[in-house]
Amino acid sequence: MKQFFSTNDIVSLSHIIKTALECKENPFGNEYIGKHKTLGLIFLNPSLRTRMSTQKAARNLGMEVMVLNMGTEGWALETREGVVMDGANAEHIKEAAAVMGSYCDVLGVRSFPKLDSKEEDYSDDLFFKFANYCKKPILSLETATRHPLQSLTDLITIIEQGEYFYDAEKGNYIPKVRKPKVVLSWAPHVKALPQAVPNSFSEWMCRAEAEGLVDFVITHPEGYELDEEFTKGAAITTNQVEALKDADFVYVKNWSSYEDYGKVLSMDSNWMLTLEKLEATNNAKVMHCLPVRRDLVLSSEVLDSDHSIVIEQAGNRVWAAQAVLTEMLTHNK
Ligand SMILES: NCCC[C@H](NC(=O)CCC(=O)O)C(=O)O
Ligand SMILES: NC(=O)OP(=O)(O)O
Repeated sequence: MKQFFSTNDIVSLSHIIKTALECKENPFGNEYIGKHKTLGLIFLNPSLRTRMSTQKAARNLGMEVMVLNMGTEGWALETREGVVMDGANAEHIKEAAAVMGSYCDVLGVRSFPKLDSKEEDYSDDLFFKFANYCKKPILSLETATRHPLQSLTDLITIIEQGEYFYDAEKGNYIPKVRKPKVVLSWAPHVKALPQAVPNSFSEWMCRAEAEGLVDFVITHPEGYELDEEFTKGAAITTNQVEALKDADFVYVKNWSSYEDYGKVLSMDSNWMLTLEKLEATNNAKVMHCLPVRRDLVLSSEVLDSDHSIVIEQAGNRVWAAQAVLTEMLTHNK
């Protein structure tokens, strides 16, 4: 694997999930495959989980890790071609990425959208320029449009906590009784947040649904429709009560409008998930990528209840990263 950016970079969902769950069983089973290899993690924006879990995963494989908080400690980057650099930006991505590529065997990059221009954000220009100029395998640590390490983690968590068996002959996970119902439920927030997490979650769940692993429903207020590219095959409704009925997993997330790009159209607190709303579900497990604002995005009573699996979910970030790094170190053609 030379790039991990979207579900398209994965040949088999079941195969990568199996690799991740094997890493969880036996974290040091491949502790030498990364020996004398260096992972560079470049952050243009804040991070707790991605930063720590990816470092831990790399170290479990014997890799060295270097972290650069480019957004606060690096030179300000110019990404445009052919401009006279007489403004605030001191270094061009051409040199910066090429130099980091010469120090590292694998690179990871995090950059959030600016939420000003849909066209600019959705081109994921920084990630692809970085990939082009560093000339090394590259993984997304979350870009403007997607957060694949998070979504892979989310799918691993659903497979782990749902009831599946692994058919070794076919190389597939199969639901034991029935496919769990997974609901992505929009939640209120005071700030305009990216669509990367819900886009990516939806993209991975739509593929999981196509492969017979889950039934997937998205619910959000009017005006919060995601880019259709990510929601092909999903059932979409503005009726949260209807969506939550018999749900097995509820994935809570705020995002800003895609249509009215980057705008907060609603702060309706009725969309916040409560214990009362969960009564209509099949004793659903509640997920969130974190960080989460208590009693704004998700009620404390839910976060502190047995419904919440957010800590287990965040713990699985290590195994998702370790599975992806294992693929990059072993099949890097
Ligand atoms: N990496 C995980 C999520 C990152 C981001 N959350 C945030 O920016 C939260 C900011 C705040 O609550 O102030 C998002 O939703 O896309
Ligand atoms: N969920 C997630 O990506 O968290 P961080 O932003 O803290 O890395």
